[in-house]
Amino acid sequence: MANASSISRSLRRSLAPDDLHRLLLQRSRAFVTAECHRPVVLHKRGPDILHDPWFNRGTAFSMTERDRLGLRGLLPPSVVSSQQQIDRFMGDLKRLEQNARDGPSDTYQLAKWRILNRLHDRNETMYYKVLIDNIEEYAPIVYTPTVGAVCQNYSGLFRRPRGMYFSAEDRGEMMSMVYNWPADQVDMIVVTDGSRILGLGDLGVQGIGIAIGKLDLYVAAAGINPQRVLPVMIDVGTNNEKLLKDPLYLGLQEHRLEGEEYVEIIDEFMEAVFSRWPNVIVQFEDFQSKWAFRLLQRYRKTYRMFNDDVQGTAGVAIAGLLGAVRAQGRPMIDFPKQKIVVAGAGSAGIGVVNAASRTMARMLGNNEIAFESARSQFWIVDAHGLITEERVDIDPDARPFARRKSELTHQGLNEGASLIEVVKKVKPDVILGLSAVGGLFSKEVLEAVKDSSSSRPAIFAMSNPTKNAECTPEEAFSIIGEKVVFSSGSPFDDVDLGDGKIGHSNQGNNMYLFPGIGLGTLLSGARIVSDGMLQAAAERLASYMKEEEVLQGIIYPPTSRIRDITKEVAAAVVREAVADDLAEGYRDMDARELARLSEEETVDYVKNNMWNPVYPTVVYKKD
Ligand SMILES: NC(=O)C1=CN([C@@H]2O[C@H](COP(=O)(O)OP(=O)(O)OC[C@H]3O[C@@H](n4cnc5c(N)ncnc54)[C@H](O)[C@@H]3O)[C@@H](O)[C@H]2O)C=CC1
Ligand SMILES: CC(=O)C(=O)O
Ligand SMILES: [Mg+2]
Repeated sequence: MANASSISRSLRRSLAPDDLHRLLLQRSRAFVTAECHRPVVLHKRGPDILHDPWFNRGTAFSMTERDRLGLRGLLPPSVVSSQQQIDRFMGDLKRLEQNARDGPSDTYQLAKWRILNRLHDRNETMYYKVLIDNIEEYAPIVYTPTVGAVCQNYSGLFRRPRGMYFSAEDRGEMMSMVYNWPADQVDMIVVTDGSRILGLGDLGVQGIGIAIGKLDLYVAAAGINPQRVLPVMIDVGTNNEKLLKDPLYLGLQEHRLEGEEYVEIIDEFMEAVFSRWPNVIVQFEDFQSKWAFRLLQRYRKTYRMFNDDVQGTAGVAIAGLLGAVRAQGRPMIDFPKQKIVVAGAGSAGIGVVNAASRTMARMLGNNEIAFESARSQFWIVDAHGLITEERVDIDPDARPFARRKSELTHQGLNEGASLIEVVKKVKPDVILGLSAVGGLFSKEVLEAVKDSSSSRPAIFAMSNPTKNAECTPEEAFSIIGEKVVFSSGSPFDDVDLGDGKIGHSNQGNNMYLFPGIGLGTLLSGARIVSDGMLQAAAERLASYMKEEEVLQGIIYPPTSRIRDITKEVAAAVVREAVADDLAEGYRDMDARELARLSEEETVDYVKNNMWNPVYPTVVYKKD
């Protein structure tokens, strides 16, 4: 009724009370309508709008509004109505209520994630302080396993955007879109196309959660400044039929782009980010295998990039495999004698076999005979069984490791032999799972491992999240016995073996390497991420564990030491980049200065360049 005063006193006096009331109502309605149509003048653009609860309308901003307000690329591509936003919120709320009634399923973990995420939205310094100080408790929330559930429920959990979204609709626009990001300096990008999130398959645009989780570890473990990290989702559609039909899904509801069209989009993205931030490092994460390998080959010689699933996982596995050799009371140099059965021939499995066989070959003299000998220590089993030369349509990335026909007769194995047959015949020292199949290391398989030729067989159940682990530590220790060395991708508790003995449950996850690889690359100013730098990272992780620890079956450090191990790994990467003549320096530290640093000084240099969560002094300056 704000316009009531516009009715003159004489008119008021001449009208009956009901008529006056009706007139006042009419006038006030007209006033409200006029107000609604009057434009709201904003004195801000881009992320400032999204972070202002007064003006933010999130995914309900239309495409023209996104263009007008510098928001293009800062929101998932789908535009939704305000009613859809409410539906999504209510659906999520109901689902949580439902789960709560059904018992303590994932709800508590997701609830913790929500609370942490809200803190992340409000106050980054405090968020990272909480994370760093309680990393053992919260890494499983911001990272695997809970981040998997977050990605699966992302369209429902979505409140505020974080990171950038490039979609198939943005072709030709990316070079300008990158300027919608507010930071002039970006050190680390983690990018995914959502096609294989952990072991959960194609989650489309919802996969942005994994890029966010990985960058949380970059800040917490590697001390990368949180203002200089950028999670990126490249939405080229999804082949997940459930998401394609879900009215609340936030991504493009069309099948994935394939072939050259797909490659052109990734090319455009790479050109755009390196054009605005020439010194950025791009970590590729959770791309389906066919693209993981192809894109790695395409970019690794020209851009500062690496693929975490192929290269980070390989380094962590090598460190663990070397630890398993030491746990047997043998020197690392005995590694080439280990017989290793790998279940899973995707980006992770093949990445591990490639790098581990190269490590063996180096130990054997690095010649053709050494490579052949190293190759023959691996047996790869995928969804179709043992991979041999006789495989029809063999994946070119697996071909070098296919078992030879001549070896098969000798071992009594055939193309497609089952995992259990292979384990029974080979009697491996190690079985390593990167299959994404929970429970694959069944009772029968673990029973067969008891006949291993090793005094301390090792089980690596590396698939994520928890439900995809090939077996649990309880299963491994109870079936094989207390001598087993156990490691899993997602965290499990240690096992009480009775009589005061503990069965150690190691977490074999690439989180022990990727933060140090990124930080070492940044601080060395290396133009590419070389095999030598990756190898140095893996070796440093392997040597980090003390003799008495590995003899107890502790082959990876606890998460509480992740910041320390990351600093050491980064220093090893810096030194290798210098030795390889790839380092170009960072800020005041040029390549020559870097080369002069001793081992200890390099570690100090890394430590001094790690961001810490303390409030800085703030001053105001007018534009
Ligand atoms: N612990 C860690 O640091 C990491 C773990 N991973 C995990 O590894 C898993 C696989 O990742 P990618 O290789 O990228 O996936 P992918 O989907 O490309 O490969 C899966 C492979 O497993 C095989 N497979 C499926 N069923 C099988 C069965 N019954 N027996 C044997 N093999 C079978 C498939 O044929 C395929 O070769 C995921 O769960 C992922 O979370 C991936 C990277 C790092
Ligand atoms: C850990 C990781 O990178 C994965 O499971 O894909
Ligand atoms: Mg991954």
